[in-house]
Amino acid sequence: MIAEGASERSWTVPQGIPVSILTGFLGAGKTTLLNRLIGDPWLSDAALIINEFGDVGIDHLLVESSGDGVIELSDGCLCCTVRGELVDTLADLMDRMQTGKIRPFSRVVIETTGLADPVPVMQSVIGHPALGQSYRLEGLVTVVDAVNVLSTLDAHEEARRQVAVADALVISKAALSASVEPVRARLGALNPLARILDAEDPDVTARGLFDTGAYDPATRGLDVARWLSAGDGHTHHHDDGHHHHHHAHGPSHVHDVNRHDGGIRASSLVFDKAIPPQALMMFLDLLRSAHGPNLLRMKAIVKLADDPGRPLVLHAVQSLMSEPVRLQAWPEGARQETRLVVITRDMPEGFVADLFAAFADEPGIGRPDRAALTDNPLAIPGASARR
Ligand SMILES: Nc1nc2c(ncn2[C@@H]2O[C@H](COP(=O)(O)OP(=O)(O)OP(=O)(O)O)[C@@H](O)[C@H]2O)c(=O)[nH]1
Repeated sequence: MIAEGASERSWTVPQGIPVSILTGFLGAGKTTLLNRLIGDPWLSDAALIINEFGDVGIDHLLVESSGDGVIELSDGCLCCTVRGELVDTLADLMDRMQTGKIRPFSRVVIETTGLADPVPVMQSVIGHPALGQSYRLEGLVTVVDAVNVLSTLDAHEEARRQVAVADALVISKAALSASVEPVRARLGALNPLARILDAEDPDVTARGLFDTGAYDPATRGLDVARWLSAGDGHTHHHDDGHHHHHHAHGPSHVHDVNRHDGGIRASSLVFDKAIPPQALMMFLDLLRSAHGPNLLRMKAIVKLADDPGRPLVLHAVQSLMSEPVRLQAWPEGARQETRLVVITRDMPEGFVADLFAAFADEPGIGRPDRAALTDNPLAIPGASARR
């Protein structure tokens, strides 16, 4: 027997404003792709929601938005506390549009953090009783980095889920990889339904990626349907605690989030004083040479002492360090201070902040000084006998 109303409910055409999700592991190239797409008139009235791991936002400074439509969610990862924040943000956006406080938007694009399990993000849209009326999920795009994706998929469940749920898989950095064929084969095995595209292909457009029609979990294979129907999409469990560390010396604010399996930790810091270029280079060399494989991601905007008005943007993704870019000026609305986010695996808490403070010439109490670090680059701060 069919319960009254059940058939009507499941067969209504989804209404509401489309919400697209752009995901992909740490450093895969999400922001780069978004920057390319954002100039497309088709996205001119889209609202962007950007989530970052760690509470020092950088991405919103680096997305070349045309208007006022970028909202940043930070302080955590989307799979955990920010899920509530995302629901609130979507509800608030709708409310502000309906009351005429913001110009109407025709679509929402959410860029997730690289560590996000996409399932709870999707559930925020399609599983939510009220939001499900206002929004619909449409266009789930996952960026995969041709250089690192195979090892990333081996190591991280979140990355496998990002691939499995996608409508489209966009391969970045193909030119840096010897062959993309093994990558395509692996992606095809994990998600036979998704289109596989090249990030540099000029035919890859915003409309082509996001205008896919409503997402239908029923056509996505058993795993995806099961994940989405589960109340809690988490693959991992951890406490919800935030660990704030305020240091009297050195970085003015430090925040560690350590809520993922495998000892993954985000350290972020904001530092007001301009840094001598030489000190920055030494810091980077040491961070990379001593801890390369455990350095999953670093991004920074740095105030350099030689010309504090022209910040330097740094990116590293695992062993791949991009050519630093010197901006002509600080991004509009940005405070003129160094912001650094580093995501590491199996590194002691406070390590990056201590190292940075040592090189930025702000040795704190009980911190190793610069000489101690350069004398023995492998010494772990705090573990050395030197005081
Ligand atoms: N050569 C090349 N570099 C790329 C490509 N896509 C991204 N990059 C570089 O890879 C680094 C990371 O790119 P982002 O776009 O910031 O990556 P993301 O996925 O937004 O990073 P998170 O938000 O930290 O997870 C940057 O240095 C980019 O310039 C590409 O297709 N080719």
